[in-house]
Amino acid sequence: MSLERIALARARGAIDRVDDSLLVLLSVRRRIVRAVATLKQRAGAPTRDHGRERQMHLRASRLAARIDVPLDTAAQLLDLVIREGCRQQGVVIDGGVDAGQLDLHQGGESISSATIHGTMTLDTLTSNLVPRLLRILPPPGRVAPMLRVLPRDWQRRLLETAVSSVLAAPLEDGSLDFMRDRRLGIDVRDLRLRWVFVLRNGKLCVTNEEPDALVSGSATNLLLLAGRLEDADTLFFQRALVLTGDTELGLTARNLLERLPWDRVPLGIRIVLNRGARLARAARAAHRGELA
Ligand SMILES: O=C(O)C(=O)C[C@]1(C(=O)O)C=C[C@@H](O)C=C1
Repeated sequence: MSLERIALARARGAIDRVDDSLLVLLSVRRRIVRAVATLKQRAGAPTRDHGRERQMHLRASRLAARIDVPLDTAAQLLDLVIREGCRQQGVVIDGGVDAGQLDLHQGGESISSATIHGTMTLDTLTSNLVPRLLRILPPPGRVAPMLRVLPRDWQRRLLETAVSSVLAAPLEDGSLDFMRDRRLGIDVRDLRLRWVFVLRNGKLCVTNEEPDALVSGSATNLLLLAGRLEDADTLFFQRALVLTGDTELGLTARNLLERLPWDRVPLGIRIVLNRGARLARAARAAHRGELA
């Protein structure tokens, strides 16, 4: 195959991933519209809101102008998604038929307006809403196509910066030296992402080489470990995390993580890891129906 053909196939693969992401985003949007529909019904707000639609078009046209998307294309895209948002709520724009009914029956759930306006207390309202809103978050497997759209080089740079600032203290005091020229991999199974780290010239870098040791687990479990909401022993014991390859290297890395002076990790990163881990754990529980 000629180089041009290979480049063409690659570029088409990239287009496919962008299109997958558009569909994943549409699915997220549909979930949010479902929640908005419930909230509007409870607040007694009308289903169709022309003011809001105008505002959305205005925002979209401003953004489109900045990022070099033709204005009419942006307007058509917005029309399409708003039409879908209306259809979900029983308002058919083109046919002019306003069924006036909310489509809240997805997944076998249904909320009657009697329950909404009558007996619902603030507590039951929030306890029903929280799992519903959490279920809006797509499960990691559905986020994967979006993440893969990020060029590999950006992922690498982002990771190297984040990991180097989390591990700044051991990098400085030499306790990370056991990683010198040793490759430790992290495999995020449900995101189908794998990164291999190596310590070279005093810096932690992402490499394409095969790992000497590999820790694999789901995005949520790895985040729980990184955010310190779960300890490594528990996760390995439950086989939520699995270590393969050079066990000594993996265990030394685990011990280092455990001894890491958490208060020397930049506050912003601690907050992001901790909140991210809590959110991922709550979303996982909501998807499994544990919070419903
Ligand atoms: O924001 C709302 O009120 C919605 O119902 C969502 C939405 C949309 O799809 O974006 C749909 C219908 C409204 O006319 C405006 C916006």
